[in-house]
Parts: sequence; structure tokens; C-alpha cells
Amino acid sequence: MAGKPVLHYFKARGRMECIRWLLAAAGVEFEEKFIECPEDLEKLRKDGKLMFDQVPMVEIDGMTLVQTRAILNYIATKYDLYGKDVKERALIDIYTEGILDLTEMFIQLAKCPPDQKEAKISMIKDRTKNRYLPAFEKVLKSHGQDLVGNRLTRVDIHLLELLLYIEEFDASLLAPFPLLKALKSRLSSLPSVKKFLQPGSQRKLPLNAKQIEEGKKIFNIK
Ligand SMILES: N[C@@H](CCC(=O)N[C@@H](CS)C(=O)NCC(=O)O)C(=O)O
Repeated sequence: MAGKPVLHYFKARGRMECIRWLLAAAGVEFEEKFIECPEDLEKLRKDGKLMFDQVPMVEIDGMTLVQTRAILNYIATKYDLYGKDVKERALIDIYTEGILDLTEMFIQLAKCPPDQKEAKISMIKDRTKNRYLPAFEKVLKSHGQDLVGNRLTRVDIHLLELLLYIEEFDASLLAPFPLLKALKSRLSSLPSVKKFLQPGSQRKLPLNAKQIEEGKKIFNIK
């Protein structure tokens, strides 16, 4: 029997967190090997495991996977969270890309120089309130409780993760979106998700400036 997937990343959310979320929601146990110093990174490089010299990297089913989207696609396909046909998959891809675009803005906020922070925060609030959340509320209004098809898919999980980040950032942003709030409560009570939401799970704290500085030092990025 194949062992647990092994996730290689910093001890931080960053680009690995959506992968942790998807595995956890699918009920898959995983191990983590944190890159905590340049030597940890060097070892992975020497073993030829970082194709583009970047992480996230996941060892799963005898393969070494890199590129966040490729890793998510593999996990979603393997655990049947990627829709029932090519049309559902197209919708899932569209919604996923929108979610990843907004998630990336939160990642970039943590990297933002202090003098640009205020402008970035106001841009994120504007995009959240006026672009992304209305779009997903509209999907739920016209479609029903799951975003695509009539069962759970990866995109429900990606959206839940994003809604929790938004709530952490400014809970008032969620107020005008009752269907999204209902989705958040419903998914949060799924047993696998509930377990991941508990303190002490492999879920990570928000990315902060210190973690980014440490990551840059490890990669020797100026
Ligand atoms: N397109 C890649 C981007 C990965 C990426 O930029 N990873 C960062 C850490 S979050 C990294 O490894 N940076 C070091 C570098 O690019 O040299 C993905 O989605 O996985």
C-alpha cells in the first residue's frame, strides 16, 4: 500500500495551504517535511526533486509533483473532487482560478512593503466585496448548495478556505452574502473539515513578514 503523501514546504500557509486543505477535506492523512534552513533546501535540490527550484513539492504515489495547480489537479482527480464530466470540470477550473487569484492577493499582502500596505488592503477589500464574493453568491443563487454539480467538489473546499481568510481579514466583508455564509457553515461541519479546523491540526497560521524573510534567506532571494 502506498504511504502517506509527503508535503515539502516552509512551516507556513503560503502556496501549500490549499494543498493541505484539499487533502484534509478528502480525508487523506499526510506528512510534512518543513524546509527550515538552506541545507534542507539543498538536500531536495541535490536529490533532483525541485524541477523549477521551487516549492510546494509533494511526494505522492511514487511521484514527485511540483507546481501548485498541477498538485491540486492530481489530488482532485484522484479523490473524485473534480466534477463528473468535462463541462463540470471547465466550471470548476474557472471558479478555482478566480479563488486562487484572490488568495494570491492575500499572499502578496504579507509580502507588501509597509508604505504600500494601505493601498493594497483597500484594493483587496474592493475586489473581495465588489468582484469575487458577488460572483460566487450569484453562482449559489442560480445553482444551489454546491458550486458545481450536486455534490462536493474541490472548488467548494477552495472557496471555504478563502472565506475563512476573508473572515480573518475583515469579517464584515462577508455580511452581505448570506448564501456564502451558509456554505461556510455547512462545509465547516463536514467531519473531515471539522477535524482540520480543530486546534492542533496541520492547518497553518496566517503568513507573516517574518516567515517571508526566513523563506527568502533560505532561497537566497534578495
Ligand atoms: N508556479 C509555482 C510558483 C511556486 C513559487 O513561487 N514558490 C515559491 C515559494 S511559495 C518559491 O519556491 N520561490 C523560490 C524561487 O522562485 O526561487 C507554483 O504555483 O507552485
